[in-house]
Amino acid sequence: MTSLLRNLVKLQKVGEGTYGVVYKARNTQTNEIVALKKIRLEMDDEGIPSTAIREISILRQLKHENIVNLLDVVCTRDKLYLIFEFVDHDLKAHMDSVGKLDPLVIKSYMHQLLEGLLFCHSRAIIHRDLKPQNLLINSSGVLKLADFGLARSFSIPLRTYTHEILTLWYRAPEILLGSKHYSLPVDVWSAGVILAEMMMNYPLFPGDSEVDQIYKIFQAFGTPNESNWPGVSSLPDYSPVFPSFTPKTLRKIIKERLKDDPIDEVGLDLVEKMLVYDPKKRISIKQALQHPYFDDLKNLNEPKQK
Ligand SMILES: Nc1ncnc2c1ncn2[C@@H]1O[C@H](COP(=O)(O)OP(=O)(O)OP(=O)(O)O)[C@@H](O)[C@H]1O
Ligand SMILES: [Mg+2]
Repeated sequence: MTSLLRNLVKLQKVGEGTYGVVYKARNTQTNEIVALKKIRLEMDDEGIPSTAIREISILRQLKHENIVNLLDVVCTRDKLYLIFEFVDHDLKAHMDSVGKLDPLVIKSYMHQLLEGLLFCHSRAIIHRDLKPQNLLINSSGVLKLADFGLARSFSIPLRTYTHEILTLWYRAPEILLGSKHYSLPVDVWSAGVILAEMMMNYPLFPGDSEVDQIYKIFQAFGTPNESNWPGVSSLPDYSPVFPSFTPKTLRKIIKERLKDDPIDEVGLDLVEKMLVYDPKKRISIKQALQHPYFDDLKNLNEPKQK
């Protein structure tokens, strides 16, 4: 197994994330360019938990155009190496460099994001950590989801291994309130936050701590209660003394950012359906893909910039 690693020459470091470092690398045998993700795990003397290895191996079977292909998993005594297909850009860097995206490009990215999610959700695999850094885009405009299922195998810490604070901006309220039984709707929430960000060219809920994050959401939608979210008051981190915020509404937040630019009403409607407090009432991926927002993509012949 480790022989594959010997064939890889690191070209440059491309980034650092929750679990380790990512390098661009070349396979000297095939000349293939790959992304090498080195994961350093906190572990006991037993080495890397075999459940994690088993779960990661399942991810090798996730083959879809909108999922970053996991080519190989190499395990040494104290490190885990994941070898992925290399994809040129991530959505965060892309938005930082080109500024506001064309509305049709946003639509295409969102559609591809949902297609990738549908594929994984139908196999009961949740992403749990969707964010623009985990959406990779190649030069043909194909969007691919990275790091699917990693959060399940390793659990999401609050800080990276270099102690940088991880972004909480895309995290669903049920996770922020400590729910242990969250499910597929957490990815719908994250995708909705990402859609709003692409529309505004500005993050929707840029919280700088867990409390700030949850209060930013409360400011938009009002403090949740048993009537709009049955069961919320039983979640571990719910507090009966949360300040009572009056909802500001999503429309108002987006409108303020857009200034004089017109608001995409159909797009806003989809975002509103994705950002519903009660996970049970949140739109499903399948329903979201049927939303009229995507109608004009269907009207173009094979529009997905493939
Ligand atoms: N397959 C890939 N091809 C090209 N670049 C990649 C690939 N995977 C990751 N990257 C780049 O490396 C950066 C760091 O990746 P990494 O996944 O470690 O961190 P992250 O995405 O910021 O956070 P997280 O660890 O929570 O996913 C990404 O933001 C992306 O730019
Ligand atoms: Mg990542």
